Amino acid sequence: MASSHGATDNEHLVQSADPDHPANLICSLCRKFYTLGWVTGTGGGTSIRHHDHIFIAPSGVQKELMQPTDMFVMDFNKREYLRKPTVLKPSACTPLFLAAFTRGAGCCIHTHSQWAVLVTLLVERDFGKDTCFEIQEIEQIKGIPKGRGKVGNLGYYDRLRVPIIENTAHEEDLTESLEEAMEKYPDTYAVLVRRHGIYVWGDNVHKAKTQCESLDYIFQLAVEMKKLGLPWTK
Ligand SMILES: CSCCC(=O)C(=O)COP(=O)(O)O
Ligand SMILES: [Zn+2]
Repeated sequence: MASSHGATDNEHLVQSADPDHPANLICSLCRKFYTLGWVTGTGGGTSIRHHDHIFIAPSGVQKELMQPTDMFVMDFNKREYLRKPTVLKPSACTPLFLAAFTRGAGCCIHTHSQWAVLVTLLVERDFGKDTCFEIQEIEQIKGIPKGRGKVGNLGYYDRLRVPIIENTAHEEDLTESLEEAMEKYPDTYAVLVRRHGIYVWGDNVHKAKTQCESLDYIFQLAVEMKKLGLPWTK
């Protein structure tokens, strides 16, 4: 059955009075992220896994104006859409979000933050080698977990490493190199995309959001440190 919105059935999957329902959360998070410059001009986005349901925003829309009924819902195991608003396409970031969910994430955030983009421009590409942003002895590093399956967060004297992959003409073509970076850096909860932005994931929405905030803070600081000629590592 089609609704006035142009959606197929299963509207009940995205309609709830609970502000913590994934369809409501994606909309409220993206409104917040818009004010931070993370999802402006339709770029960036957020996806949430709730049990075996993946909630995905539409592609090419103003992310701060989305409504819960705009959301796609995918069955994670079957990789089939349970809900597909007919007038919209699912986010081009979907295969990248799925890569994070396959590794146990409950939420994945993609931002086009200028701090993330600038950091990728300040780390030289070393052909034939992995490229990665590294920083240490910054208090906010404590906002980042040690790694999947490890207890607790990084300590002040630990080194934060965030791999950087090269951008591609189409978002979905980033999937292979994102997955490679996830394999090479099994402790990472984020991958930077040169000249594009960052993917950050977490065990749940709260962790993905606070990790993304910590990283953005660190990237801004790193850019300012570089301008002052201060080193990122000892
Ligand atoms: C100006 S946005 C270009 C596409 C992009 O990088 C992005 O993150 C948005 O993709 P979506 O399909 O979710 O709109
Ligand atoms: Zn993007």
